[in-house]
Amino acid sequence: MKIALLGYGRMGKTIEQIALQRGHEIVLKVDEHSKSYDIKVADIAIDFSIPSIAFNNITNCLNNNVPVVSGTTGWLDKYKDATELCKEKNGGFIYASNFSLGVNIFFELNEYLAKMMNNLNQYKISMEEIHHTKKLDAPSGTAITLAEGIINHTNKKNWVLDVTNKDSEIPIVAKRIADVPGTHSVEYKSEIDSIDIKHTAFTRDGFAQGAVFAAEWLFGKEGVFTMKDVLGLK
Ligand SMILES: NC(=O)C1=CN([C@@H]2O[C@H](COP(=O)(O)OP(=O)(O)OC[C@H]3O[C@@H](n4cnc5c(N)ncnc54)[C@H](OP(=O)(O)O)[C@@H]3O)[C@@H](O)[C@H]2O)C=CC1
Ligand SMILES: O=C(O)C1=N[C@H](C(=O)O)C[C@H](O)C1
Repeated sequence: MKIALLGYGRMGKTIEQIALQRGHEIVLKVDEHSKSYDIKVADIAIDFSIPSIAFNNITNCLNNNVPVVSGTTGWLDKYKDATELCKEKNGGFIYASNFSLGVNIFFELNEYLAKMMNNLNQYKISMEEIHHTKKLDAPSGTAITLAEGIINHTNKKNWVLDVTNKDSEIPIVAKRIADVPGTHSVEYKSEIDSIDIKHTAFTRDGFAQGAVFAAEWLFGKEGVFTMKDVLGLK
C-alpha cells in the first residue's frame, strides 16, 4: 500500500520501519514543518501526530476518500464528529488509544477482572500510568480506555487524575520518567491483600506493528472500526 504518515516523530519513524519491512511504500511524511500536501497520493493514512492537529488530519483524509488509522491521543472530544464524517463520506476509520496486541489483551483482562471485583467493596481501585517526559497528554489514552472498561462493568462513575476521596471515582496517577515507552497498571487493594494487573511496553514496536496491521486490515473496508474488530475480539 502507499502509506501517508501524518506525524513523523517517535511513532511515525517506528511505523515507517515496520511498513517498509512489510513491503509498503511511504509516499508522505508530514511533520510540523511540512508545507501543504495532497493526501490523495496515498492509499491509506496513519496519523500519530499531536492532540491539536489529529482531528484536522483525520477530516482531511475522510474528505478526500483516504481511509485513516489514528493513534494520536488527547483529541477524543471530537471523536463523535470524526465518526459521523466517516459515515457521511462512506469512508474507513480506526482509532485506538493503543494498537499493541499485548495492551488489547490487557484491555480484555481488565474488563474481566472488573466484572469479578464489582460489589467487593473491601477493595479500593487505583490506576497508574508511566510514560516518557515528552508526552503531551495525561492521563494517557490507554489509561482512559482502561478506566472506561472498569466503569462499564462496575458502579464507578468516572476517573480523576491523581487522588480522590469519592468511592464512585477511579484515581489515575500519571508519572513521567525519561524514555519509558508506556506502562499501565490497575490495582485493587484491601486491608489484607492486593490484586495488580500490569502491562509494560519495552519498546514502541508493538504499537507500530499494531498500527500497520490495522491499516492492512482497514484497506478496502468502509466504516468506523476499533481494534476489537481488527483482532476479532468482538
Ligand atoms: N495509539 C497508540 O498505540 C499510541 C499512541 N501514541 C500517541 O501518538 C501520538 C504521537 O506520539 P509520538 O510519535 O511519541 O510523538 P512525537 O512528538 O514524537 O511526534 C509527533 C509528530 O507530530 C508532528 N506535528 C506536530 N505539529 C504538527 C502539525 N501542526 N502538523 C503536522 N504534524 C505535526 C511532529 O512534528 P515535529 O517533529 O516537526 O515536531 C511529530 O512529527 C501521541 O498522541 C501519543 O500519545 C503513541 C504511541 C502509541
Ligand atoms: O505517548 C505515548 O508514548 C503513548 N501514548 C499512548 C497513550 O496515551 O496511551 C499509548 C502508549 O502508552 C504510548
